[in-house]
Amino acid sequence: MQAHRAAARAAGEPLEPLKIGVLISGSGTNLQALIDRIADGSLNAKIELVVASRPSAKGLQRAEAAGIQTLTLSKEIYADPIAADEVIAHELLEHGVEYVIMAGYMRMVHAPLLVTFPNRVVNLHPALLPSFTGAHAIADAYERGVKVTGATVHFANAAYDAGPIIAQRPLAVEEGWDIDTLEAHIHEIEHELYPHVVQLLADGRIHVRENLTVAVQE
Ligand SMILES: Nc1nc2c(c(=O)[nH]1)N[C@@H](CN(C=O)c1ccc(C(=O)N[C@@H](CCC(=O)O)C(=O)O)cc1)CN2
Ligand SMILES: NCC(=O)N[C@@H]1O[C@H](COP(=O)([O-])[O-])[C@@H](O)[C@H]1O
Repeated sequence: MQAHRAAARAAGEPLEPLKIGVLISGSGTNLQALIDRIADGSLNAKIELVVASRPSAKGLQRAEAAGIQTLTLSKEIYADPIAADEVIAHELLEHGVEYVIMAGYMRMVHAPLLVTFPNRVVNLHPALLPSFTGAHAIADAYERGVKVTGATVHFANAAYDAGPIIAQRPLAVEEGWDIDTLEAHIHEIEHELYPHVVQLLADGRIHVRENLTVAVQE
């Protein structure tokens, strides 16, 4: 997929918008950043489907306001996580999705998604991996008293937060910040970093090497 886009770019051919599916569980501010960058013409992508792991995800309202189709899963379906991912993978394929963009999606993704979308499931993490993995990275970093933190975008593999790193942005933590201030600054860099990485994917500028590190042609 990336090679095809890289070749088209090199040949000076216009690139089709990258068709993405966005997986959420919460407020959806990163989804909103993608919506806004697409709307202002600075991101060559189309959000074909938003999948929410819970009906309470506020990001659903953002998707509906932008006229984007949504799929909402209840916690019952996750009792069988493989079956849940089979449903999600089927719907994403039905909608022509090329890349799966996780933005605050708080469920593990399994083989039905990882095999259907090899090196095409992407995740955003609010720390500089491999530091501070898990669902509570910001709180853990704050409590540790870190002086530098940041955000990471990586491909997902079968484990949490362990896939090939695509991009990172550092953030210097200032004296006197409370955890809410730290979180707000992390979100600020995420809202710039994630759309930037999706544009790199749209341009075919990302290549996963044999050793599972990532080459990025900025
Ligand atoms: N196969 C993968 N699935 C997911 C990945 C991944 O890297 N590989 N990333 C996560 C997102 N994530 C960090 O970026 C993350 C989300 C949740 C957890 C976690 O420990 N979850 C708890 C439940 C937490 C809750 O429901 O509040 C758990 O699974 O017990 C860790 C990391 C998305 N999926
Ligand atoms: N381990 C995964 C994780 O913590 N992801 C984090 O969830 C937030 C989602 O915010 P949003 O719903 O406002 O986009 C983001 O900060 C993202 O890095």
